[in-house]
Amino acid sequence: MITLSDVSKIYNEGRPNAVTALHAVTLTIARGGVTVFMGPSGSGKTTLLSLVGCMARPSTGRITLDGAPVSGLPERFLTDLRRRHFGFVFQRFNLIRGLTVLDNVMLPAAPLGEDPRAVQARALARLEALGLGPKALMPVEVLSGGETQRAAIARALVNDAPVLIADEPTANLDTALTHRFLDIVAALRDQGKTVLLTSHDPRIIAAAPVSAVVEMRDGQVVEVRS
Ligand SMILES: Nc1ncnc2c1ncn2[C@@H]1O[C@H](COP(=O)(O)OP(=O)(O)OP(=O)(O)O)[C@@H](O)[C@H]1O
Repeated sequence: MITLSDVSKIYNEGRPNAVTALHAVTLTIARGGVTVFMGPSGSGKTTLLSLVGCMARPSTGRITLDGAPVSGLPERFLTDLRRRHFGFVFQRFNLIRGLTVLDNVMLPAAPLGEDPRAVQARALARLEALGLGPKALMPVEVLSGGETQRAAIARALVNDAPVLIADEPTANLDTALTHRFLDIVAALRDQGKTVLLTSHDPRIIAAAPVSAVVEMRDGQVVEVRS
């Protein structure tokens, strides 16, 4: 279980351009489920997921992961937790130009010291599952927008982390690929993984594998449906 208690996040705190992105959010996220965060642009969805994924710390409040507080951990523990516990699909994908698709997908495994052949086999399996097998050895800059997004999803899945966090993962995908993504999400849920998504996409919000929908507005959670 992931819990947030009274979590606030203020960017540029104490400066004239301070922004309160999250305001006293208290929320429990079940493990082994698929939770979608929805809400208008700027309502704090990305900020909330970046705090849960240990990419940033809350300004105030407490976050726990399976009962253990994470918000106050020193940076080196946070980094390790982030690598082992979370796979990320960023809104801007953040693939590295000049590297092949396969090398990009293998990248998050590099700091973990695993046998590169095992990592490569897993990376190729993820790419195949997302229809990108034939592009594995191409540089990422030749991919289309939708293909880039799928490569980013494959990269997020490569470490077999227990939690997948994806920010608007289907924004550029057509219906067939959105269904393929949802099949992957359903398979991850069946494996007991936790999936956290932000989405404006009604196809995602209404999809069968989704177990909870959290609606946000102005940095607050206004409704949780499960
Ligand atoms: N690094 C930052 N520095 C300053 N302000 C930020 C930063 N990141 C986000 N914000 C602000 O915090 C608020 C919440 O942003 P956030 O990206 O969490 O919203 P969102 O709901 O994910 O939006 P979108 O749907 O457009 O991605 C916004 O007002 C945004 O401008």
